Amino acid sequence: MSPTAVPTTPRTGAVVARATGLSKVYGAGETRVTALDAVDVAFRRGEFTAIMGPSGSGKSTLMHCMAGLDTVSSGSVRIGDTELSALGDRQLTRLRRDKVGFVFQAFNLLPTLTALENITLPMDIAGRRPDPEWLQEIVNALGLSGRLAHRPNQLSGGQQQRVAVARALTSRPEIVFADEPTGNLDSRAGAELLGFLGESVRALDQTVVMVTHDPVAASYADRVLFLADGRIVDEMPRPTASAVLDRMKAFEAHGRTS
Ligand SMILES: Nc1ncnc2c1ncn2[C@@H]1O[C@H](COP(=O)(O)OP(=O)(O)OP(=O)(O)O)[C@@H](O)[C@H]1O
Repeated sequence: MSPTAVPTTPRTGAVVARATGLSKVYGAGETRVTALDAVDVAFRRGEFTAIMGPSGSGKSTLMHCMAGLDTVSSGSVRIGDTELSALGDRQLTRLRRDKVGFVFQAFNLLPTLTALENITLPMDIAGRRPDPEWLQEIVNALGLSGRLAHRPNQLSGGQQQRVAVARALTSRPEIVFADEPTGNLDSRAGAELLGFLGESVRALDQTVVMVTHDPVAASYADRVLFLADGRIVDEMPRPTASAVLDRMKAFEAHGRTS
């Protein structure tokens, strides 16, 4: 299916991040790889998007370019009104700190700090004070209120990952990028975490973009974008795990996997 023929979900929230004609090429000559090939995509406020696709299809590259962690070869990436390619290193660092939240597979919590200190650390570093009401809302939504004085090694894996989600949300970022956030969790803790991510989108009007290989994880999203060979080849609104699995099998049957 050509990208222009992709069906779109009716959406109403403002666009908070957009890529237009985004290409990313690594290397040159024989080692040249086109990781992203003229991708057009928009992410709206209050929307939870999962990105799926075979290994090497460009999922991480798309996320890194959208988040200002990697430069683009051509095309445009905007977060809010800001064109990322127009920014210098210091401005990019500030934009990532103020406008983008990250949740990685490894929780990246500091072991000597309490849960609360971990949650507020990025804002402390930035010299900003978290909005106490917002912080309380996040902590309640994530079921962490009884755990704030604990250090990471006193928390379960699921609780640690919830602290990582709270940390990503505390500065009220424009957009949260999550890279396989349930990869290190058992299925119950994973389901809980995905429920909280969904809750942050619906109850707190956040915007979440999640890379995953797991059809069950993808089914928590409002829509799934499928990448193959650096292009968005399909989009599924209101996904179910079995529909996502069927779509992945169909791609494999068409020889689209690497
Ligand atoms: N730093 C790099 N240098 C050279 N090639 C790279 C680099 N990063 C990624 N690539 C290549 O770009 C393509 C897309 O990689 P990317 O990591 O975005 O895929 P992915 O869909 O996230 O894969 P996976 O599911 O395995 O994590 C791959 O062919 C990869 O080998």
